[in-house]
Amino acid sequence: MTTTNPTLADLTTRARSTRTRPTYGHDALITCDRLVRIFTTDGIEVQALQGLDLLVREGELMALVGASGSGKSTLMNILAGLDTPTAGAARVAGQDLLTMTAKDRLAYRRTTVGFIWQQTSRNLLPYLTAAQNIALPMQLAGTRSRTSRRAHAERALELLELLEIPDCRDRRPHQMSGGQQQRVAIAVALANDPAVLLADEPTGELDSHTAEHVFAAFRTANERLGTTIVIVTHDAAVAGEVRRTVAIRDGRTSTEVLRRSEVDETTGHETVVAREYAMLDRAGRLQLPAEYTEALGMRDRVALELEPDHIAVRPDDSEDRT
Ligand SMILES: Nc1ncnc2c1ncn2[C@@H]1O[C@H](COP(=O)(O)OP(=O)(O)OP(=O)(O)O)[C@@H](O)[C@H]1O
Repeated sequence: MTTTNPTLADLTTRARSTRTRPTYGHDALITCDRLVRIFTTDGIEVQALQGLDLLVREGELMALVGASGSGKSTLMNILAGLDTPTAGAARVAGQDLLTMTAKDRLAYRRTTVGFIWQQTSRNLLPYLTAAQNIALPMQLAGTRSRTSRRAHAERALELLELLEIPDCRDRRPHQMSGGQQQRVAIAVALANDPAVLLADEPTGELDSHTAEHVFAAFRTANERLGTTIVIVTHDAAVAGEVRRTVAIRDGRTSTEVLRRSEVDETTGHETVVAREYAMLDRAGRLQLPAEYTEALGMRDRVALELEPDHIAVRPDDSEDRT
């Protein structure tokens, strides 16, 4: 290979192209860039997030899945503004989650994101009615005048109607079913019209039929209000209902399943086609699914070949293989 010294004109062109190249995630609503979160307890370090990359576009409804301990809740707590990463970058709706002041963080939690927890009891105040629970975040974010109180009550009813639970307006949490409580929790989270709804196992305590109703409420919020929604779930039914499911493994995004509808031209039948992708990070790192590498006995070192339209990855067949 011959190398030539670049001319000044080459360097100028290169510098200009670097400057004009869009930054990673410039058009995403949520950008996680090499996110790291290390917890230290009793001198032992746990790397909960190990350089996680994730982009979520405005208007998406997506699911995050992964084994217990893979880092899902850690990521959600960071995106919710409840925890700060050790390193890397995280931006949501134009706000930098690492450099935010305490005051910005509070405003962020009140107006930019809405959060729904798995435990129904954690989402609502037990001594307030559904309408009062929904009005509370509006009161905390704004004024408490008589006109605003009327506006808050109207907005509460509007949200309860949208999520098909207007009957719950004057009921306290113990007078509602688990599914109704979670739908009210979604209304509470939507009260200040956030850009993003984050939900950590929102259907974890519910039976599958009730879970379907709760998931339908998320879909309504996404379709009717345009809210971007990220749901952490173990529920295969929920994960199978969204267009995009991202899997987290060992603190990194590993694979992604995209689903799209296809209509058969002759029969008119609509089927959902799902395809799995692996994530390639900017350093060129790729995490191969364990079942693929195990099936071919791949470990430590693999052979790579660049083909015209793909890269072949084969088990190590070198002579000094041990
Ligand atoms: N506050 C903390 N202090 C110490 N270690 C923590 C803390 N929070 C999480 N971890 C550790 O970080 C790793 C990731 O945990 P995390 O709760 O994010 O996983 P998860 O994917 O949400 O799991 P699950 O599905 O069981 O909720 C685990 O090893 C966990 O023990």
